[in-house]
Amino acid sequence: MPCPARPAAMTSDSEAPGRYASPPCMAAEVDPAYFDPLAVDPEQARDVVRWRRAERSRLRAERDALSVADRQAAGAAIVGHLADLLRKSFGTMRGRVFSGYWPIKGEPDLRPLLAALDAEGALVALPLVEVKAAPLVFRRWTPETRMVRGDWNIPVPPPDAEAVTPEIALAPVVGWTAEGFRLGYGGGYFDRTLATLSPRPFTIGIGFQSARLATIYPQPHDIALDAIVTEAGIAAPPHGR
Ligand SMILES: Nc1nc2c(c(=O)[nH]1)N(C=O)[C@@H](CNc1ccc(C(=O)N[C@@H](CCC(=O)O)C(=O)O)cc1)CN2
Ligand SMILES: Nc1ncnc2c1ncn2[C@@H]1O[C@H](COP(=O)(O)OP(=O)(O)OP(=O)(O)O)[C@@H](O)[C@H]1O
Repeated sequence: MPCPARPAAMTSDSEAPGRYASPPCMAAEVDPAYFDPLAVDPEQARDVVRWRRAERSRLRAERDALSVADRQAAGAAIVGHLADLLRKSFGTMRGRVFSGYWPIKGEPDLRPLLAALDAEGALVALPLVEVKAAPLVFRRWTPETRMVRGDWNIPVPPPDAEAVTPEIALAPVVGWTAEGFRLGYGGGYFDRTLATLSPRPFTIGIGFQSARLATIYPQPHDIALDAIVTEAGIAAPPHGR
């Protein structure tokens, strides 16, 4: 975080520059009037949590109500748009570590693309919750992998599958915004993961067009994705990476 400007109260003539007992970054402790522009009003933060909970359940009910045919058609359309985006942004996928997801709870099924990427020579991986409230772990997957039951009953590669770090990662969304913000299931797993990875993978949100929100009321922990792909196409453009 950048060092805030020194409050005016600390720059009197009697104190020569560079002779403070604490460095300027400790100004918040020195001057009780110091205002932290990144601090969140706890009452507002609680309202956002409540609002997100309601939006998640509304969007999930809407998604559950889609017909099997509509869901399959959307999945196939997303596979097409995503394959185009990958081709344009990365050329060949051979040798690249690509994290997908195993569909749960009405998420678009992109498994045919995962198999195609594996056949092309990409190293395909899937995300796992191995430790609660910690970053996700990514483990290698191929069409031959015998899946086991992971956290939340999500099928995952077995514990002896190689752990890898993705260069490109899909993030299934419950809701999304045109700025690339994502509403997930509420565990904060993708934000936590993206916050720890350096370089950050090129992250592509995957969801239904109807799950678009005007805003998610972004909080300091929310990290915007690089692109959002829905059955209608690339909804949020890559941020020039
Ligand atoms: N297909 C798929 N796989 C994925 C994800 C995903 O979104 N989709 N994830 C993306 O992150 C991770 C799993 N995400 C999870 C998110 C929340 C909880 C969870 O325990 N939820 C609580 C209640 C959450 C709530 O308040 O609704 C629970 O069910 O008790 C578990 C896993 C990794 N794998
Ligand atoms: N980088 C982080 N470090 C610590 N906690 C975090 C971080 N990111 C998110 N969280 C926690 O996770 C909680 C849920 O976050 P959020 O509402 O953004 O979840 P989500 O993106 O919908 O969930 P998910 O990614 O699991 O699908 C936040 O209230 C916050 O406490």
